[in-house]
Amino acid sequence: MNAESLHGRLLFAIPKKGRLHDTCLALLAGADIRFRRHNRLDVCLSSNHNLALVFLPASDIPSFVGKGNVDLGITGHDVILEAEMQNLVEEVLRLGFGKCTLQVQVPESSPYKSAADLAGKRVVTSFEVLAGQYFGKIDDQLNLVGEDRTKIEYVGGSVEAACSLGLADGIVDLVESGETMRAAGLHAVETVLQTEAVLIKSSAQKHPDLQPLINLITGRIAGVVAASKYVVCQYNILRSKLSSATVVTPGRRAPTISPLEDESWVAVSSMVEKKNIASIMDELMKIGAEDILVFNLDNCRV
Ligand SMILES: Nc1ncnc2c1ncn2[C@@H]1O[C@H](COP(=O)(O)OP(=O)(O)OP(=O)(O)O)[C@@H](O)[C@H]1O
Ligand SMILES: O=P(O)(O)OC[C@H]1O[C@H](OP(=O)(O)OP(=O)(O)O)[C@H](O)[C@@H]1O
Repeated sequence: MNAESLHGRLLFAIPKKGRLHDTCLALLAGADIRFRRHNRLDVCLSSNHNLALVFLPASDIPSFVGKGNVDLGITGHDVILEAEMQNLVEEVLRLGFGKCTLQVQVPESSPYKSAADLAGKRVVTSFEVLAGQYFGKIDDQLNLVGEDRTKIEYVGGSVEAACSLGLADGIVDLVESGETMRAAGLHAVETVLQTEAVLIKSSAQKHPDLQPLINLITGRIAGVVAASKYVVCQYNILRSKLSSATVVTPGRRAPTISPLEDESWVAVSSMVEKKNIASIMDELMKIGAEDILVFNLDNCRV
């Protein structure tokens, strides 16, 4: 592939490995963005859209998008702040995956109970900008200067090992399930920020002619994200109990209500958030709903 073949195409950056990679590939498939990646090549042309995918480390994507080298990208909100690119990129869409929390952690046995207790000590992290800003504020509040300020040290990975290796008094690292933290004998004392994967575009759009394609891709990805968030819940209920049931399943706009052959009953169909479905079914059962069915969505536009 040469530079010529990229000319005029929208460039879309995708994390080439790591925690976000697989879900990004599933999103591309759901949005029907087709491509073939030859021999792990990092740039490949889409066969059905005027775009090329660029596979990059998640941490490099904010600056590529912010500087306008690529037009669209998917990365973590945390990574954008760490790259200090929040003014140069626009977060177009939250994607609902890659959710985790950046936390200040100390050994379980440590006497330190808060981030302020760690002020002036050694903190190891892969997020030196965010950790630096967080502890910088604490140091300022405590009027710590020079050598007395918190020492932030960067490591590229396995941050959780730093305390047991004697490199750090505390760390700042991402937590999702908490398994890594617990396995390393650590616990969280404070949260620096919450993050999830986001679709981003450059704030200073270099190629305004590509905006219609950006809108199309954004709409399709939003549809796939919504489809993963919602299910359709369908049930039968006595007409006399309909008003109580539709309080439980109000739908996004309104529930669909269809008559049944038996005129005292109706069928209700409604979109509900997947995370709430178990308790919604419990409520519906209590009200007297019968034949409750739940359907996953493959895709949608809502
Ligand atoms: N445990 C996790 N759960 C959910 N999202 C995560 C988790 N760890 C990281 N992320 C998200 O994914 C982004 C990339 O993290 P990841 O550790 O995959 O980085 P990487 O350096 O590209 O990959 P690798 O660790 O394989 O070198 C993070 O900045 C964060 O937004
Ligand atoms: O709370 P948990 O579910 O255990 O997830 C948190 C871990 O996931 C990430 O690391 P990853 O496994 O991606 O490896 P890394 O240390 O190489 O970044 C993060 O840096 C934590 O170490």
